[in-house]
Amino acid sequence: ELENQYAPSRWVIRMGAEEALRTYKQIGIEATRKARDTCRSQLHVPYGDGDGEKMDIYFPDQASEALPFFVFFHGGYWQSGSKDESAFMVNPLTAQGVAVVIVAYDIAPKGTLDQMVDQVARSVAFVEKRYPSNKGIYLCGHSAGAHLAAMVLLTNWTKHGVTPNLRGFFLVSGVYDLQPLVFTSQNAPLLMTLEDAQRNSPQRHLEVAQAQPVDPACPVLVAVGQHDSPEFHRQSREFQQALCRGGWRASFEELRDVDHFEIIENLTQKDDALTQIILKTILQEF
Ligand SMILES: N[C@@H](CC(=O)c1ccccc1NC=O)C(=O)O
Repeated sequence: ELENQYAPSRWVIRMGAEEALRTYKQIGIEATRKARDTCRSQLHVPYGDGDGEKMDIYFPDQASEALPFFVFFHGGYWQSGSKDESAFMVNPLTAQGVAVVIVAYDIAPKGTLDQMVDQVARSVAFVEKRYPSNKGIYLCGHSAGAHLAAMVLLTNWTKHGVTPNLRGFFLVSGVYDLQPLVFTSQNAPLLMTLEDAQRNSPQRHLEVAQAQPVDPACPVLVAVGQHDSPEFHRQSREFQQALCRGGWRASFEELRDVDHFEIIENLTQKDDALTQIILKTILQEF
């Protein structure tokens, strides 16, 4: 039962599981090609010394560094996906004056959960240091990437030498308690122990530590697709509730008529519901 609940592609109803994964990858590759062809960009910018510590930065037409930055962590259960097929939202966001950063991190088996969590936090600190006049950094993650974004939300920035100007979070179809995954086949390349899973579970951090938000006005959207599995719904609801108890301005959104993959594929469209929520949040704060 856990195996089924944590296999997102099995919950897709518009096509078979394999085809859903193929389609998602294709749309990501095509959106990335289009973004690189049409936008001013800086590709493969190193944010650390590791080979895998690279980011792609896509800019709006106006030449300014005083921009809002939207930083995206891709999904793929910490073992698949890459920045080179994840630039879904670049065209609709840059068209509205938002810079978009797509972050690469070392997926398993090369990277461990602890390393990935550290890498994505460093990627955000890097954006802050490179663009100190930014008009806000907005973090978005999908699935495993939403988990990473949630870990960044709870980061203690002391050792990073900078407190990023985080102004909003969009956590899309994520998992926030990793314990159930230890018992599924998804854990084969990850080799997570129960202890690793606990240490890297934002749900647990919130329940035990009550990490206070740096800025209590910073909005956090926890979104899930209507056709995501019941376990994904439960995880999203419980995380949003824990955030609220911890003093965060967190809201929950179930997006209608979309599954685990469409929820991100549709970010290529400017009139998509989630694209509109993201733009409204960024442009009204900005
Ligand atoms: N093997 C997984 C693949 C998967 O979960 C996935 C694929 C692409 C982007 C995000 C995903 N899920 C979480 O990170 C599945 O059965 O759906």
